[in-house]
Amino acid sequence: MNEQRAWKILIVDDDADSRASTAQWLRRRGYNPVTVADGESAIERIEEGVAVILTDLKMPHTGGLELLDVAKKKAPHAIVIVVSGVESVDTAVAALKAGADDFLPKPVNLDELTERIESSLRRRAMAEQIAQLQSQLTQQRGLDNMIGTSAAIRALFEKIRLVADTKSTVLITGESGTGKELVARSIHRLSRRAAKPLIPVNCAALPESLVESELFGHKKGAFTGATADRKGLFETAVGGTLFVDEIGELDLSLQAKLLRALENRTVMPIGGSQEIEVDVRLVAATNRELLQQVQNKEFREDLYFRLKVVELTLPPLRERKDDIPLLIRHFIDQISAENERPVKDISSAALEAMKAYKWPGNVRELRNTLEGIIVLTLDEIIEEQHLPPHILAAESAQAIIHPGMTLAEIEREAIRRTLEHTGGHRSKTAELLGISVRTLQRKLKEFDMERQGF
Ligand SMILES: Nc1ncnc2c1ncn2[C@@H]1O[C@H](COP(=O)(O)OP(=O)(O)OP(=O)(O)O)[C@@H](O)[C@H]1O
Repeated sequence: MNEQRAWKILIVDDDADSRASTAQWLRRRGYNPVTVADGESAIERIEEGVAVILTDLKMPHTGGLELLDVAKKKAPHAIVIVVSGVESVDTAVAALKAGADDFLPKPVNLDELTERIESSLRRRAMAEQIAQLQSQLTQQRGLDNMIGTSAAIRALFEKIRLVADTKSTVLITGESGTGKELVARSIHRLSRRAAKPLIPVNCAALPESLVESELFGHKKGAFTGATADRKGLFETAVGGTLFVDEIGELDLSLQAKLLRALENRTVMPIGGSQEIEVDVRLVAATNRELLQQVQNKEFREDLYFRLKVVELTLPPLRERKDDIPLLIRHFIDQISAENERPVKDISSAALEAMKAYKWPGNVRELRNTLEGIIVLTLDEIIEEQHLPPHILAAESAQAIIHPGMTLAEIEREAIRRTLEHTGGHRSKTAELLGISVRTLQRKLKEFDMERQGF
């Protein structure tokens, strides 16, 4: 407790004797007491790194409750212990409700006071530790179910937090399987709209003819088959968020209609005659180059600029390999639990192979690959032999060549691997490498490989 003993304690008491004796007592116990006679003077000193405020409740002018109020704002980490006589028990209760940490009746028993100070400090230290652990955990887990610790993904989490509670339309870009839908869900869940629905619509999954009526609704008789009025997804999402996935697939006439809906905050159902007001936040996603589509006149420029006010880009998994171990761990736990499989971990060799692979299908491919492995095994650890051949092949290709190698090293490695492959057969090796046996022998000598048993 030595560390705590140096802590500053602000004693606020209009009784000079009681002030002095409390201060002397605490000083003897190694604390650093500072005394003031009234609330105003206390407020002046409150930001001087005070650990504990010990205050009388009844004081002329600024009373203990007002001081508590200021302390909560200006020194939120300080512990506030209020002291009051029996006649003001009600006020003491009010102080505790207003956030005071503890209460002591007058006359103050100084042993009791020391004990309360120490236990409050211990509680505070514990709370701080817990908060720190929690923040470490959320940092690791990221947002919702989004996992990632790479600098790129942490920067993205930060942007999601910033943008979530605004009204802005958000455009999420990134290759397929990078987690765009998860980002849309996080934005919704962190927004004030969280209690209302998030309605996803995938423009690529619906036939073009249906997208319009899905989004904007239709009136009975608007077209063959429209046997009743039908609400569109915009209306269903009122108060919430509409997530338009693959927006690059939307045809030009619907892009115009969508832009109008965004600008006017109204929609017109097919066959309808009256605009309907819709308070909806739009989050759109695409894995296509929208700008390229704009240049090709496939996507409206005005809609593009309306959408990209806030653009969040998800980097491909191959550009944030630091996330791979954490994602693997997360998916192993998830998939093993879902399928009642014993898989608990991955060997470091298998992990290296997974990191070397390029993951063109990004996180989705990683998850699917792990699922394929986990459901087919009764082992506890995923080893290299469990991995599909294309992933192992990527590792061996990468093992031969990596940036920083000299040409000589690359040659040597190619010879070594080919010799291994042919079981040391020199003429076959030379043939595979496209060189003569004489050249191979010269190179073996040059690279000092003969002595090493090649
Ligand atoms: N950071 C992440 N943490 C955990 N799971 C993730 C993460 N990113 C993606 N996933 C998982 O990967 C899969 C694909 O993610 P999602 O559907 O969000 O990708 P997408 O970019 O919207 O793909 P598409 O463009 O094909 O629609 C989902 O199962 C999702 O849960």
